[in-house]
Amino acid sequence: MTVISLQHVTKDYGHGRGIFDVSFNVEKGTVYGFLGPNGAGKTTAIRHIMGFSKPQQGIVTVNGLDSWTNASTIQEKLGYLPGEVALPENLSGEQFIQMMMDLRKVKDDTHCKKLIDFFELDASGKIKRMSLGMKRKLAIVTAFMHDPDVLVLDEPTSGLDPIMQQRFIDFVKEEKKRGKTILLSSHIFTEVDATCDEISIIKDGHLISSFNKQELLKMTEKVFNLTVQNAMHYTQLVQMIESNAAIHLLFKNEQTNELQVGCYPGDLPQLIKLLADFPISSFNEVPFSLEKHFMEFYDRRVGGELAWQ
Ligand SMILES: Nc1ncnc2c1ncn2[C@@H]1O[C@H](COP(=O)(O)OP(=O)(O)OP(=O)(O)O)[C@@H](O)[C@H]1O
Repeated sequence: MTVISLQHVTKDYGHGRGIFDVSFNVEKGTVYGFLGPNGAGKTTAIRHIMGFSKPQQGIVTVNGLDSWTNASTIQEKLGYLPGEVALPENLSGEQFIQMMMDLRKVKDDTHCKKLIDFFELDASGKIKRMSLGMKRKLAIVTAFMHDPDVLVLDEPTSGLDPIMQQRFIDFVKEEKKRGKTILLSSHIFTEVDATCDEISIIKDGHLISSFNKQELLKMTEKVFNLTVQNAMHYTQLVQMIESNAAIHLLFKNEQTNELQVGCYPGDLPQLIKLLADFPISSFNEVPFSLEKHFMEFYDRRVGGELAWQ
């Protein structure tokens, strides 16, 4: 079931800025990664989903409702964490939480308390005296205190330290397990890699690639580092790999008897069979990197034109 849908959405701010003919669907229970460099159009697309902005062309719906004409219903139901949050500086964190609970008509504070503990939020002091990270945690707690079914997160980990960034990734994974539908915008590959099922890349306002993470993994070459125990077997193994079309020799070092080999997932049994006859002293997989994959993809497609940052 489609929860969030953008169909041919255009918002042209002039001079090539904005979003152009953007289409994608976020299905129920999935985490959708919206990945792109600064200024790519992520916030613009999200503002249309939240009903803050009216598309010049195309249609945006959430749970089948047009986002622009049903903006207040959508804003009430969704959990939205904006990229930049403006908080009332003169209130204490606790006062702000209470105010948001009243506004959202949240009667039971169990979920809110869980979030406060999970993100280690100290809400006792005045907001104006809080660090940037603490303000961000306060924004997180108030955005999700009503335990929404759909979460829209715009660059959610900006301003958080590495430990809290990891905590946020754990939070997204937990929410996914609880059946939530999540749209997460980010310019950080590792964050998207760690959490998302479906990923779209946006650049200069255009969606340039959309894919399913598991499908991508099935189609991507797996890479392994290995060391052979002695020079004689090392030479023999190199020869065998070089004469095998399914296994690719990516790197070799005859001083240390180390090799790097690659093969597609379907050819793994061949690789294992081949290695079984050799004295191998170390063997490990080089983890898949979304960033590396995409840099290579663009090197091949458009001559490395993807200036990310
Ligand atoms: N209201 C506006 N009027 C004019 N130009 C705008 C407006 N809002 C955004 N833009 C421009 O549209 C482009 C896309 O901006 P947007 O904020 O959507 O990017 P983003 O991918 O969210 O970037 P970031 O990661 O830096 O937040 C940018 O060039 C931005 O300057």
